[in-house]
Amino acid sequence: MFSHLGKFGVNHKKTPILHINNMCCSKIKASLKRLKLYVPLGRNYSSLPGLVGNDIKSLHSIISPPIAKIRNIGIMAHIDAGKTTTTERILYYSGYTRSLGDVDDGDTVTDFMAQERERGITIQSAAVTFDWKGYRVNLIDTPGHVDFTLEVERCLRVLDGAVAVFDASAGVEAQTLTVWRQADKHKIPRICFLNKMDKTGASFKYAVESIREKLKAKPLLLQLPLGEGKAFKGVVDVVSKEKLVWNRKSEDGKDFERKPLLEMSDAELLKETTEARNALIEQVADLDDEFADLVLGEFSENFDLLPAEKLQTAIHRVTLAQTAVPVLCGSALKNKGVQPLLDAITMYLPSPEERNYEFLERISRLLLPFADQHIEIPSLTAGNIALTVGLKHTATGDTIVSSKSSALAAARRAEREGEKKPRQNNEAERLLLAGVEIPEPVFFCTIEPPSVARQPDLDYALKCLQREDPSLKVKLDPDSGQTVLCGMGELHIEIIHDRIKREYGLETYLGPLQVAYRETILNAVHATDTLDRTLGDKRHLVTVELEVKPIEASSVTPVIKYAAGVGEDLPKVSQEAIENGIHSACLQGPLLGSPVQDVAITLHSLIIHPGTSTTMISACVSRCVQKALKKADKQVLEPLMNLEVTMMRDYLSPVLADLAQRRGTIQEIQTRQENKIVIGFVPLAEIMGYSTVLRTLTSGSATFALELSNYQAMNPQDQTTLLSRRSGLTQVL
Ligand SMILES: Nc1nc2c(ncn2[C@@H]2O[C@H](COP(=O)(O)OP(=O)(O)OP(=O)(O)O)[C@@H](O)[C@H]2O)c(=O)[nH]1
Repeated sequence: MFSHLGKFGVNHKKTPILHINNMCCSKIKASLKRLKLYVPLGRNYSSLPGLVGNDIKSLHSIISPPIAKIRNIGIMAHIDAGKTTTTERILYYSGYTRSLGDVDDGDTVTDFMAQERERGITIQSAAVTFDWKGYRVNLIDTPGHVDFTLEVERCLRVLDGAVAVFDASAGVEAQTLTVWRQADKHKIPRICFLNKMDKTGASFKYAVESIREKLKAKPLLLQLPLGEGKAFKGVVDVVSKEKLVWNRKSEDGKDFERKPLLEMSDAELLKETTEARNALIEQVADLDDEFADLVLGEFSENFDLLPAEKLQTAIHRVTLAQTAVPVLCGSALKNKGVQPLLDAITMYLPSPEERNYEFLERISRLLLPFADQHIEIPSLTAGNIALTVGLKHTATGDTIVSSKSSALAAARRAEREGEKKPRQNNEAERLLLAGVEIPEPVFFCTIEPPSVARQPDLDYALKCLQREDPSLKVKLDPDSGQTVLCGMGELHIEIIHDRIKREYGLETYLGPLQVAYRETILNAVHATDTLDRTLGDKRHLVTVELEVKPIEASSVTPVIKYAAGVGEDLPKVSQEAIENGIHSACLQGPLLGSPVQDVAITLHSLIIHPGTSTTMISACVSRCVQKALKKADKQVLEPLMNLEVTMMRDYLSPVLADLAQRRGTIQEIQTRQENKIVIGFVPLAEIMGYSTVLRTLTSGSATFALELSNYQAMNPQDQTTLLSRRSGLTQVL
């Protein structure tokens, strides 16, 4: 369908590094579906805004603003903290939309996939562009559910700043920690928005403390709430000493008053705000030398005389340096506090030129994203975010560059900066820049098409979905020939299943969901093997002797060593063949056919007859490693999950009793107002279908978050039970 659209040349000199966001077919299809009403096929996309009615502002005015006025930001948080609601309000106040969307009604702009609207959660990141007070903001709303962590990671790479949204009644929650760590890894400056201040149990103080304690971040309190819970009516701007009160009668929150705090009418509040402002000034001065000089010089006698702009500039520098995080509060649902958040985004988060992106790239077609609608643009200046389509061989996490030489230069630079893992020898791999980290899938299940004839359609659908979402893995079971899906969680696999049906029109059947175990060995073993085969008139002869032993350090791939004298004169191709053989043997352990980890393999001797092919070398080494693994004492490792369950205190006992039956270990039980929070570990195998059980146990009042902690050894009794249960299935993966 896109071939009908007009093509534009791209001035690649103006185009900065552009990370591919493979636009999913669903989004393109969804756009086209909505466009069909207005656009005859073949019409140019750049005429889109005029055609989609009054809901979307004219786009052309915002295509090329000065770079200092651009903000590329993401919104991140724990599931249900209110990212999508906050985004909706942002879009409304900026004039991007003319009505308020509601996640609970399923009509938000950014959650546009059918599955998102039905479930009220964000699965895929959506990008939108809007103006705020002369700034152009490119905003990405990212998912909060742990199953879609990769989606968050791939967005963070292209962002210059982020807003972390918190539920003010819960403070820092499990997934907040994960996304915060990811943002630390990508060095993203952040501001915090304590949302849901209107909710019963909301506590500004508690939420700020949890940022300090759990995230180990230094909160800069730029606002104080005016009331909490039902009494929440606005915020105090600590920097300018003004109060912002929303008009109760205003249905959409557009109408609010900003008034200076006065001694006469707000004595107590003014005192509290002055103290907070002085503390803020001292805090910023501690972190920023330039500001410290200013404060200690001109304003040491009276901080009240320090102009708000000077403090704001210093807060901007501190935010950019990531030595502290500005904190704001509000209630997106009740339409309070979102406009000041927008001001803070433009004021404190950096423009692209304040961040160091130096790479150049070239592509042939660019689209500006507006959630599920796109406008084709001829060029793009540095620092913008756009989409590109029609790239057949790229996948999420790739980087597009303008030429091989610039890729090599970039790779060298990345290497110097230590951002790249040890580089491989092959040229293609040398061209890669630091990619996104793809988490290992913990669940798998078989998937079957409705008939054998539809298998190619299923393969095609899975190939497309995988390019978009590399955390989805697809394998072929060597024994049954069935296709196996490996994903991050039950929900992840369920959504993939659903998307195959809706977007590719294929009704597929999933086998039972199974846990992705790993295996290791408990003692060192020796093995030798010889492969002697004549193919045509060529003799292939290899003899190998090696030792496999367990290692303490956790290592997913086997550590390969050569005994003295072995491997010294080995040609590179033979060495690669040996290592390939070892790796392939370790993919299928002897107990369950699961990957083998935490092992070291030492090659003691190797005799290769001249003319032996590398395939035969690999085959012999692989067989010898498998022989050794079979001889060793073996151990199953199972995925252990971090679990956090939040419930009303009355339900604590049944939840604990249930967790005990699931081999759970409780680390801590916290009290938060009327709620109890149970923190602990539980094996993944025991937690399947937990949401349904928890709902029944707590009358639907509890929530929980799960995250992979590590792989741990199963105790002998559980291991025996598992092996006997799976005895018919030991060769599945
Ligand atoms: N009381 C209250 N509820 C809110 C507020 N903001 C959002 N909610 C509600 O919280 C729930 C989750 O809101 P979302 O905006 O979907 O949260 P999210 O963080 O985007 O969730 P995911 O996309 O699933 O990660 C919805 O029921 C909202 O109506 C708020 O300020 N106050």
